[in-house]
Amino acid sequence: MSVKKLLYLVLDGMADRLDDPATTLELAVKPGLDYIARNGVCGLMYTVGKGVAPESDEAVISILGYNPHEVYPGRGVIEAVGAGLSIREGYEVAFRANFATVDPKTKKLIDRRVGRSLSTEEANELAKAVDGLDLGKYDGYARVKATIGHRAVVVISSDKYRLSPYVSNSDPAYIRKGLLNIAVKEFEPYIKPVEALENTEEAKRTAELANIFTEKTIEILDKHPVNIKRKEKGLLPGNAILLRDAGGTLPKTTPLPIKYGLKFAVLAEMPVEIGIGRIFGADTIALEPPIGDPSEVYSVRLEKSLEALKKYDIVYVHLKGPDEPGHDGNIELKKKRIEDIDKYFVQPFLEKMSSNTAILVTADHATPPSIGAHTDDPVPVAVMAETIQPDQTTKLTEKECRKGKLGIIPHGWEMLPKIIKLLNQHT
Ligand SMILES: O=C(O)[C@@H](CO)OP(=O)(O)O
Repeated sequence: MSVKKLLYLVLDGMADRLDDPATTLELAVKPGLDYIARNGVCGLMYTVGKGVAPESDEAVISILGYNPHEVYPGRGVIEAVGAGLSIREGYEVAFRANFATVDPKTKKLIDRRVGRSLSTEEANELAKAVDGLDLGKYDGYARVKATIGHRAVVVISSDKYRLSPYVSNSDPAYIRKGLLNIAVKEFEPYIKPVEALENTEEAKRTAELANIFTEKTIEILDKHPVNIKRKEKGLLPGNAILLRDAGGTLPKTTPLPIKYGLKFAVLAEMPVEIGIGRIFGADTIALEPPIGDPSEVYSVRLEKSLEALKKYDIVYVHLKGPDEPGHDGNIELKKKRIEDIDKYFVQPFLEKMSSNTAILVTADHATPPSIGAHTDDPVPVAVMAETIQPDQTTKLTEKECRKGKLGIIPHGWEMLPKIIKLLNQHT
């Protein structure tokens, strides 16, 4: 039987450090994922490259087969597209944003995510208060759209003056390295001034407008009724907006269906992966945020994936689950998120998958609870199909997959073409 379909499953932040004494994957009870590793071929993959602790967006672009150093448009643009916003190239710069908690006087960062306690409704209220904000210079103004939880998109705009995305982040947890943004483990807990990264009027203007935005929004949000109520209830106020990963233009790339000559669907929960699916030309199905009973959350994802496999050749499914507890240093919750995905998505998928279907499972990056941020550790990769002879790997863990037949894949963008070739070889 030849392989006609591929389910490409990515668990966000699933991996830990290769040298962690006991990784979450080793502790998790995951018979489904281990079955794939045992009956498939495995390896380890640096999703962008050795030494790069990638953000999800550049990592996902890479494991879809594109070199992010060449096509990366900046997470701001990606999240804007994911949130349904259009960007006027040259006159607008989009940032990924976080509602955060600061000391309004010292700008000291108390919590980069308002303690993950902001409801989407509250975030929408706060966004509305600063959407359309007049920045008082260069005919500048801001567009603000809340997305999920603490996340938002901010677009700095001008109707008369040209702007540039070559500016730094005010969010100290990520720094720009060339086109990419790198997660940092330790940082000074203060909002950073946005600076021009090129010596042009456009970049300097954009940096100045971003800093005006930061100042004005702290003033407005700190006294917003939503935050007054939150403070009365002893909750952290979402009284600041952190900016990162500026972008201004959409990349010109070969769309996924053309690149692989296959019908390609992306199923994703977060604006960033939804944006990537749209920008890179896949049919994109936005999933509701993974909130509620895991058995319901993942059975919906399973049904939609099986439905999509009837129509598309490759169905890429991105599940956020393990990443957040990784950021929060909560290994127990990260283990449970992996076990829930295994129990309510992977195992039933394995029971239902038809014999002409392969399954590829990996992660976009490591988010080890021992570090609480993305790291540059390689992530496990496993692919199983009726036509592939298993290697000696016995389970899906970092150390086990290191011994697998796929070896160490140095850059994520090499992986998918390699897997498709492997599947075609055996058809
Ligand atoms: O959006 C998120 O889930 C994370 C990582 O992508 O970002 P942050 O660390 O700002 O929460």
